[in-house]
Amino acid sequence: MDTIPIITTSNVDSGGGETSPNSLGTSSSSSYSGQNISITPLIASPTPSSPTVQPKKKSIDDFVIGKVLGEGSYGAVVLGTDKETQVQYAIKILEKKHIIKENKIKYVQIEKEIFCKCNHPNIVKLFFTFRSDACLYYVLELCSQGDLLHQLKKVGSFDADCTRYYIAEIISAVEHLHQLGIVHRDLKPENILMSADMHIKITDFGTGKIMDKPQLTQTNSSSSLSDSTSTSNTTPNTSTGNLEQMVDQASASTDGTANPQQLQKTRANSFVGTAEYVSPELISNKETSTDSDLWALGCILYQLTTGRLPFRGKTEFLTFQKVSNRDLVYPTNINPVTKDLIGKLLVMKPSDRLGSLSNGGFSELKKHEFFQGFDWDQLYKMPPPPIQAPKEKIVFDDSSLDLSSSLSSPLSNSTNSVNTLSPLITSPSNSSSNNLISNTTSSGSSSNLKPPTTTNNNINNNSNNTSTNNNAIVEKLNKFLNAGETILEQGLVWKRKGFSIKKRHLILTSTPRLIYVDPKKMEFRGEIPWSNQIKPEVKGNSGNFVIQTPKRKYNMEDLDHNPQKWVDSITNAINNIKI
Ligand SMILES: Nc1ncnc2c1ncn2[C@@H]1O[C@H](COP(=O)(O)OP(=O)(O)OP(=O)(O)O)[C@@H](O)[C@H]1O
Repeated sequence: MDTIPIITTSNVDSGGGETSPNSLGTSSSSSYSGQNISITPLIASPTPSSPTVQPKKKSIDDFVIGKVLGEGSYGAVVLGTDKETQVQYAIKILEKKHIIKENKIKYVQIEKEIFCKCNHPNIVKLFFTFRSDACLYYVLELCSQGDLLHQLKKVGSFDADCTRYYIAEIISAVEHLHQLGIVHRDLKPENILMSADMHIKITDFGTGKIMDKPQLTQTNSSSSLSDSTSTSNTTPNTSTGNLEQMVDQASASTDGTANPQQLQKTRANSFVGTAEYVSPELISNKETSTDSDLWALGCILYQLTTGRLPFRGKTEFLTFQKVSNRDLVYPTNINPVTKDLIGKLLVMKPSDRLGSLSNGGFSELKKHEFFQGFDWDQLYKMPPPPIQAPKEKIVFDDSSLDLSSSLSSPLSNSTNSVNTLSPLITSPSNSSSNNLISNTTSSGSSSNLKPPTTTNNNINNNSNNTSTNNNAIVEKLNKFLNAGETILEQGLVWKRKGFSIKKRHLILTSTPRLIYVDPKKMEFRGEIPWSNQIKPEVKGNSGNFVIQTPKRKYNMEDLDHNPQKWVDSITNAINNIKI
C-alpha cells in the first residue's frame, strides 16, 4: 500500500496559524546539488532580497490582492503585493471548508512540508503561511510567465539548445528533490512554472511523497546534500500536524464532515499523477519511487523535443495501455542522441533508468552525450536561451500519426491529475467515460469553454456561430433550465466573496434568471435574485464586473475578459422585461 509518511519539519507553520517565514534563510548560501552557489542572487526578480528578514507577522491584510493567476483543486492563486515592500507574490488561498469536504488535508500538508524543505532556484519558494477563520494562505514566489506547456505551445517544440537548457534545469531541481527523499509524482509541463526571467520553477507538491529515507547521493564530489536536508533528522509524525489542527478547528465551526474514516481513506488512496506521465510500475503495482520521476522526465524530454506526448490514448485507459506496452513512436528525423537519452529514461524497469541510484545516479545522467559541452556548473549563471522551435520541422511517419497526442490537439490543452488507478485499469468502459476530454472540458482553461460569439440568441438552437464544443457545453447546461427556458448568456467567471474565489459557470436565462453552477461537478450552486433594480457594471479593465442587487453586490471576473457582454445581456434582459 502506498502510504505517505509525514516528517515534521522545523520550518512548518507554527501552531495557531502564525505567520511563518520559510526557513530558507538557514541556508541562504548553501550548496545544493553540489553546486556551490549562493541562492539569494538566483532568486528571480522581483523576489524579496532577504526572505528571512521578516520580523512582522503577516496576514492577508498586508497584501493588495490582484488578479487571479489560476485555480487548483484546493483553491485559487491570486497576485498579492506586499503593501510594505511592494514585492509581488503568488498567494495560494485554500479554503478550509473545501479542504475538509474534499478530504485533502494530507495533500495540503504534504505540499507545505515539501515547499518548506526545498531550497533550490528551480523550485517555487514558499515565503509565508498564515490563516484566517476560513482560509489558509501560502505566499509563494511569483512565476509570471505561465507554465512550460504555455511556452511550448507558443513554438510547437523546442530547438536543441532550449530543450537542453530547460531539461538541465528540471534535472537539477529533481536531483534536489530526490536528495531530500522527495518524489514529485506529478512532473509535467503544467507543473513547471516560469519566472519573470524565464527560469523554470517546479511546483505542485500536493501529490508528492516524502520517502522514509532521503536518496543517497552518488559518490561524486559534486553531489553533497544541501543544508536543508537536515530535516531528515526529524522525527516522523503521522498523527498530528499544525495544519491538521487548524483544519480540525475549522471543521468544528463548519459542518464537521472531516470524519476519521474519510481521512483514513484519503491517506490510503494513492495519487498517481497524470496519465500521460505516469510510470509503468505505478500502473502495474502502484509502486512509486524516485525512479518514477525519471520516467516523467523522459516524457517531458520527448514532449519538448517533438511537441507531442509520448503516450496518449483517446481515454485514460488507452493511455495507460500505451504506457504499459511502452508503445512509443519517435519522429523519423529525431536527433539520435536525444532519442538515446529518451530511450534511457523511458525504461520499463525503474532501476535501469538513467539517473536511477542503481544506474549511476544523476551524475551519470548529466554525463550523457545529450549534455556534451554543457557546463553544469554554469547552469545558474547562464541566461536562458530564447525559446524557439527547431529549424527543421519534426516529421512523424504518417502511419504513426495519432492526432490525439499532438500538442495542437484540443485534447492536450490540459492534462489532469487522476487519483486512483485501479478502476481505470480494470474497467475500460468506466475509463472511457472518464477520459481526458470530459476532464478537460469540465475543469480546463477558459479557452476550452469559450462562450458563443452571439448574445441574446436562443443558444439552444445551435446557431451556426456556435462551435461543437459550445454546443456540448450548452447541452450540459440544459439540465439547469426550467421548462421552456433558454440561455441568453453563459460563460465561466471567477466569483469572489471576501477572499473566497470560486470558478463558476454563470448563466443568464430567458426567464430571466441568473444562476451559477460548479463547472467541474456540473452542480447548481446558487442564484442571483433577479429584479428590475439589478445593476451590472464593468469594473476596471481586467475582466471584472459587479452585479448589484438591492441586497448584495456580486463580484465577478469574466474568464474571457469580456465583462461587457454580461452588462449588455443583463441590461437587455431588464429592458425586455420592462417592455
Ligand atoms: N507561484 C505561482 N506563480 C504564478 N502562478 C501560479 C503560481 N502557483 C500557481 N499558479 C497558478 O495557479 C494555478 C493553480 O495552482 P495550484 O498549485 O493551486 O494548482 P494546480 O497545480 O493547478 O493543481 P492542483 O493543486 O489542483 O493539482 C496554476 O496552474 C498556475 O496557473
